[in-house]
Amino acid sequence: MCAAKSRWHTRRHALRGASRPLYLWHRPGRVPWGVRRTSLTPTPFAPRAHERRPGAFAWGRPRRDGSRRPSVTTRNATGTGTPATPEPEPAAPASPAAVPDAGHPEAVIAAARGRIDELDGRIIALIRERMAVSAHVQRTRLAAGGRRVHLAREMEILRHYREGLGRPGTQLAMTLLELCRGR
Ligand SMILES: O=C(O)C(=O)C[C@]1(C(=O)O)C=C[C@@H](O)C=C1
Repeated sequence: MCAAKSRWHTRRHALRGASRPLYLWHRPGRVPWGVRRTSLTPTPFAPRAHERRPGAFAWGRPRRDGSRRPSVTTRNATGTGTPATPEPEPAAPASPAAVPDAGHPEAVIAAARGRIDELDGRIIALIRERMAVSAHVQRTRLAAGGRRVHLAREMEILRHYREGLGRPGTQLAMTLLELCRGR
């Protein structure tokens, strides 16, 4: 079995018509005696970071109206399944030529990674620019006798990111604010 993955969706079970997938759940190296514990479970578990992205875990058979179970990112605190925040659609690539989708998987992945690196470079440059503008605002406010932190404005920013990116957007905004005004 593949050591890199800690969970597998059992396709055979899914094909037999199970209402949701079973996972072979692996906990590598977590036990002191070094044995992997493995179990097959349909139980929902705490999602990992990559599983909390919008759209993750929309598993299960489609309902009669064609909809699916809401993903973990949209279930509210009471677990009633009512979406808490509408999930934004991921932005489409700027142009199909920028991210080719045909050819050898290695070539497609290498090209897409090049594009991701380029985007990350631009994101970092934008964050640095934001930090400079934010520092300017803070210096101006401090010089006028105000405080470095403006909580009402921070709430606006958190809401903006949450509306744009869903719940993980809040975390991203908090990280940005920390970069801009310190802890
Ligand atoms: O908008 C402001 O008043 C700022 O000082 C900028 C900023 C930000 O980086 O967005 C930084 C600190 C404040 O607590 C709120 C927001």
